[in-house]
Amino acid sequence: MNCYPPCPEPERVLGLFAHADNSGITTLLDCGVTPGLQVWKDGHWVFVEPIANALVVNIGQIIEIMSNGIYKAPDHRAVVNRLKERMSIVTFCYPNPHVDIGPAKELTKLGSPPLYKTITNEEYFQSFQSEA
Ligand SMILES: O=C(O)CCC(=O)C(=O)O
Ligand SMILES: [Fe+2]
Repeated sequence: MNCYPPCPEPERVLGLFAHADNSGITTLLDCGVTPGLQVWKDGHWVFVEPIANALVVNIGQIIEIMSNGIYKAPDHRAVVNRLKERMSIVTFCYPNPHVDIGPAKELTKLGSPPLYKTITNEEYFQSFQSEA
């Protein structure tokens, strides 16, 4: 669960820095009507307006890799509101840790070159630790 308290100077603060999720798929439930989630689209940050009782389904980097780039993991961030608190509930879905992470064979055997190398689950998560 993420909680973004009100902030008197929202233009100077980010609730959550810009990133793409390292999951397969992420679902996000906005717990109210205050917008905060933004997605990078066509060179701009665009608000994802909360819709009552709806989940935002976000593609993560594992699906981007497994789909050989057909599905993109979008960059997104969360901004804070001057007056209102915002909460979101996020669920990250990952494949079985015994599964290697790479483009699906069904896609590359048809002649499309693999755009990503295949690595183990452990190597995948280690790559995020060494970035920090
Ligand atoms: O709370 C939000 O709107 C974004 C959360 C998010 O992107 C994350 O937890 O990865
Ligand atoms: Fe995220």
